[in-house]
Amino acid sequence: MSPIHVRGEPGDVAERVLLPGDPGRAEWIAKTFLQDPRLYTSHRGLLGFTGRYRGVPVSVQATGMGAPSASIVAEELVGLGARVLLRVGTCGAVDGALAPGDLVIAQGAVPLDGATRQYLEGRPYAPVPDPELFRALWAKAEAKGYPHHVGLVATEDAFYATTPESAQGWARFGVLAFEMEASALFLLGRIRGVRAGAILAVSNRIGDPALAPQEVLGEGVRRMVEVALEALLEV
Ligand SMILES: O=P(O)(O)O[C@H]1O[C@H](CO)[C@@H](O)[C@H]1O
Ligand SMILES: O=c1cc[nH]c(=O)[nH]1
Repeated sequence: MSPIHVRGEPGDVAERVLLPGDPGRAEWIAKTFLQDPRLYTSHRGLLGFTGRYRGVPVSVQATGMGAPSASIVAEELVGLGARVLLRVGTCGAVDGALAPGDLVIAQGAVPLDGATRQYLEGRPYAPVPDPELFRALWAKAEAKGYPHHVGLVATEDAFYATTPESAQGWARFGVLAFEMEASALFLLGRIRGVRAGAILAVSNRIGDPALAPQEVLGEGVRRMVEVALEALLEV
């Protein structure tokens, strides 16, 4: 029986799954990088495809925006047999060293979101990625020579509530960038016994909704997906 939201059947989803927030990015990844991509769900616009990368089965599943949606998708993917959940997202830079299109490999995600808080029932916690997946992402980004940064991100709920001033407060504690799904994915990886990780491309600066120029962001996203797919094959 298919889950409520990700309308796939057992066997539709590969063990290794890339998780973009944006369904358009899911479709682009599937059609650009995977051999024989097949759509297994489009319910609620959360597109999911399965194909092969270098002969290995890989799925790409949109999570939608925010940890509530991403946590539903992740839970259902695990029920469908996923064992590696790798977010391929965009982020807003806080740290001045991050340039548009640069890659950010999350070493941990400060859980400012409500979904993670609900799972934790209020406990303080440090959501971190699977160490092997994290190491593979870092090594592949380094090997390809793509500009990348390794460190903390913050997972927020309210995109427009975060100001440059409030974000700078987090920068003092090592937060490089803000995004909206990683903390819940890292926590679910831990409690459901699957590997989770996140690699991001810088799309904007916090407080400035102007996106990076399309050619810059597009190249960053292409690099992110290349690194992510190569890292997926290592775990
Ligand atoms: O580009 P995606 O993967 O959606 O990631 C970021 O973009 C959305 C906000 O614009 C949020 O989902 C945030 O985490
Ligand atoms: O949460 C996010 C994601 C991308 N860009 C932002 O400014 N914030």
